[in-house]
Amino acid sequence: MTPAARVAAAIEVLDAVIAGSPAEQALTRWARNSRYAGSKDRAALRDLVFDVLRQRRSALWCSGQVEESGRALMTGLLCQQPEGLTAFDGSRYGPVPLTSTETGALRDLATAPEIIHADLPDLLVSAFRDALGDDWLRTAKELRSRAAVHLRVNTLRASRDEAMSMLADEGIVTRQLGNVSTGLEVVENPRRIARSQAYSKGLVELQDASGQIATLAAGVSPGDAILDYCAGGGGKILALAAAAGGTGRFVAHDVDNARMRDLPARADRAGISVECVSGDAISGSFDCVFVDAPCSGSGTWRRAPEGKWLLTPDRLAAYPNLQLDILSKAARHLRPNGRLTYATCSLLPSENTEVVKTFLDRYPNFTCLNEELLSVTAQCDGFCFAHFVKN
Ligand SMILES: C[S@@+](CC[C@H](N)C(=O)[O-])C[C@H]1O[C@@H](n2cnc3c(N)ncnc32)[C@H](O)[C@@H]1O
Repeated sequence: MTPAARVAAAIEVLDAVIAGSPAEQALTRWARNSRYAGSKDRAALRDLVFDVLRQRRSALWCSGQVEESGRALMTGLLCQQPEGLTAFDGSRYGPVPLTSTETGALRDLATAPEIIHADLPDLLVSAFRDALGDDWLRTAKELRSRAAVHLRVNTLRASRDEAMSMLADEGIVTRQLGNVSTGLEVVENPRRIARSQAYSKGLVELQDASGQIATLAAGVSPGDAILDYCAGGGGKILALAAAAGGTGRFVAHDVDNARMRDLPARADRAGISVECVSGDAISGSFDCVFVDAPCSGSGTWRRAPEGKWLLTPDRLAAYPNLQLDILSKAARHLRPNGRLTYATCSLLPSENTEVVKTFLDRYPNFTCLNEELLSVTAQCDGFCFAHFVKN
């Protein structure tokens, strides 16, 4: 596909997203109907669509249009890039050329008000200001750019140097993450990872630095019984099991069994035995219970940018009660003197420190050992975790 044809495809996918389709579904549907597109085309299309979703508000502002459309958003994104608008060249599969009205409406982002640079809906501008003070705009701007690709080295399979060397043999260049002992940042050929030997043999897993920091900080030891109460795809339980040296009992639980679909294969690759359970089927008690709770996701909108546009005041207000309920249920599975971790990828105190405080008020037999908020940086997603001990 030509660059112009990719832009036309992105406009089509964005129109579907504006009409209410989740972006991943719209991309999959487009790929199914466009068999001529190769893997590079699909990847380039995905990048274009997600670039727009990270910068949805500023792209519309730059387009000068009032009403959102795929064409307005793509125009607003591309007009900020040198030669970006050359895609509107009238070629066979490209978008039709810009009209003089469209060209005349374009605006330079440098002249936009501060709020446009934040690329957040109004609801979140005030929440970010309240939560982050002077750091709110820097954080919001950081969430407008693509996230780095991070790997966690599975220390049960290899050292960090061995994993780097195996990846390099396949052309995947990495560098060590300074802030986490198991972490690598991929600097060349990230799209080769899923098919690489290092990945299929379980030497590395995709995991952001913040998730690695939180699991390493949980302080697990060999032989521990560990419960990951909101396991999802299982990234946390695999990291916790590796931190425990692979020996102990490792249980993954999720209210939605389907979320753990890929976990058995991931655990096999990693050389870790994980029990997957759902509903009330958790048996025994645990030295460590890890709660990676559902949340607004505000620390990870670089990776999942749709979330920031879909959040409503009602949904935001409902999270703390849900989080508290989950944390309380998870805590019942802890042994005396066991450690409980509460984690979210949210930056908002309502989902973090306020949940911790209410939990402690309700359960005086727990002590909070520490609470840490990781801010959004080039090297790290936003994440918050608190450790409790059961007295
Ligand atoms: C932030 S995600 C977990 C991500 C996962 N730990 C990982 O590392 O990939 C939150 C998970 O909590 C699950 N969840 C939601 N409500 C729950 C509940 N009441 N009990 C247990 N899990 C729940 C969701 O299905 C979702 O998989």
